[in-house]
Amino acid sequence: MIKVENIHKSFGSTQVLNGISSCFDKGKTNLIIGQSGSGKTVFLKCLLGLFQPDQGRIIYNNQDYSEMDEDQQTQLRQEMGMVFQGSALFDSMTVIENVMFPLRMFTNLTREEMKDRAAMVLQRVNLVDADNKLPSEISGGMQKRVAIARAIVNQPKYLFCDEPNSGLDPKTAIVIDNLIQEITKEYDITTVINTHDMNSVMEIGEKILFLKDGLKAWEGTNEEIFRTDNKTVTDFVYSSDLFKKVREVYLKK
Ligand SMILES: Nc1ncnc2c1ncn2[C@@H]1O[C@H](COP(=O)(O)OP(=O)(O)OP(=O)(O)O)[C@@H](O)[C@H]1O
Repeated sequence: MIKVENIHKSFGSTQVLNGISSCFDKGKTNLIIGQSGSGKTVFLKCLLGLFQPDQGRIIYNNQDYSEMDEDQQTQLRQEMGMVFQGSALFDSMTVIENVMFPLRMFTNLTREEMKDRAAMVLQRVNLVDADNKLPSEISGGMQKRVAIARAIVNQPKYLFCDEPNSGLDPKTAIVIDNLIQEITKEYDITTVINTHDMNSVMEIGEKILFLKDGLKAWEGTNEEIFRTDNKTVTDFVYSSDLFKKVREVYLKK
């Protein structure tokens, strides 16, 4: 579980996060949505410990980050997996070497043990016969699977995904969303996903935090987002005619 209490973050005179509080449960896919520039990436970087909030607290399974010593912070970082926008694989490494990378960085496993673990997670993300290929030799959807395998290979307690669907066709995007949700439940991970994708919101939004101008404008589940009358949310989520129609159909049920 990650609990965020009243976090603020500014860059110079620009206030980006303006007092956000929320809670992300483990075993759930928690989504952060909001317009471009609303502070989603800065928020995710605060959760990752890459930015230090100016004010407020972030608590990971009852441990306040600001009260951890350096060793505890290092330990916490090793408990985090990250799926970057665009996958961010190492171009010159094969698929299996990419997945082994966090194990080489953070564990004392032998090469054979690392290979076995990497092969196991590649199987879990349903990527077969690609171990020795380079990222350039596989599709975007397959690259995402490699990125997910790399993020979970060290058995993280927390998984952060920045726009995991960017660049994917809608069908592959849903497959990737479902894979992230299945893994979240299977390994009981606290997963936080930044997304622009309304399909993801509908499909896997067990908890949705909607940011606007650095503030929490709304939070709830994908069921609740259909029913909310909060105009800020409906203007954003139902800005497309397609989603307006989906909502109408849902509300008539
Ligand atoms: N390192 C930084 N230094 C200064 N300003 C920054 C920095 N990082 C982000 N910002 C500013 O913070 C604001 C929020 O940016 P952020 O990247 O969090 O938005 P976002 O909601 O993720 O947008 P998008 O959906 O387009 O990725 C922007 O005005 C941005 O210019």
